[in-house]
Amino acid sequence: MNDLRLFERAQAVDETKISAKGVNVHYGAAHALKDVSVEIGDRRVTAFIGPSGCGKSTFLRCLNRMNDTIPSARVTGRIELDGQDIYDPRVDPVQLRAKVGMVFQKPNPFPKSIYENVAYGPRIHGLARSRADMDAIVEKALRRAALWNEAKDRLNAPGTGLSGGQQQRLCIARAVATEPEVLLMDEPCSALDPIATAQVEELIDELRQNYSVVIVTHSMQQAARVSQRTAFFHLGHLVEYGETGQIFTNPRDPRTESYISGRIG
Ligand SMILES: Nc1ncnc2c1ncn2[C@@H]1O[C@H](COP(=O)(O)OP(=O)(O)OP(=O)(O)O)[C@@H](O)[C@H]1O
Repeated sequence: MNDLRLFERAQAVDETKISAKGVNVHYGAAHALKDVSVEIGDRRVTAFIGPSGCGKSTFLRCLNRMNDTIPSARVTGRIELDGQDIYDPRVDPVQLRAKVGMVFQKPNPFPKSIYENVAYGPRIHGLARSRADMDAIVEKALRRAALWNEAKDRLNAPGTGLSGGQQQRLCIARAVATEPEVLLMDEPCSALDPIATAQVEELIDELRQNYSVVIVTHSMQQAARVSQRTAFFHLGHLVEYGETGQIFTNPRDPRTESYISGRIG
């Protein structure tokens, strides 16, 4: 690769994918997220950390308008994906969620076959013109989620019959099958054993070659292992955001320091 191409690639890595400005979330009268502004980079992993109830999941759900599904939630401020306001009334939340996919804490496969779990999204978004197209999409997604070898001989078996770690990888395959640009992961390893956790972490590292990944995690070790940027939340505020190494070794805010040294949380 010549110097110019390397330079272009370095620039691409630094691009902002999501930009949030002055985001507030209320649940009824409760003010859960307070004036959060952040720029999330493309092709990197961003970790959200902080004590229970500090607003990590609330903010994550703002990024693909999942809070729209909670009647008491009211979101204000501005969130842009590639410079486009995602809360613009002309934006279809279903289309948005195909671009900004989500993996939840508890693996939640549909009560359908492994194949159908992965094919569901591409089918509703009309991504396959033929059965052969769909077969190729399903295979590619299962390979990306590192599940193909374990699943290829049982594609018609129920997804719910897989082990917990396999189910979570199936949910990741389902999320990547629609070719999202951003993948939001809300504590994706909390129900997994250490081996399955290691597999999912390896996968996250691979996914960042193509996607912007945002992960909420309670494990500081996990944040340190998988992310390049870390955001620390406390009582609804985004207290500190920076390079993961800096946040863990040289935090600037005393609240971050207290949290990473185990004094709050
Ligand atoms: N659906 C909801 N309705 C009302 N209040 C909510 C709802 N979801 C979250 N909250 C409140 O908003 C605040 C932030 O919660 P959130 O789940 O975003 O925190 P979190 O940092 O992700 O916590 P945890 O680490 O425990 O998952 C909390 O006070 C919580 O009780």
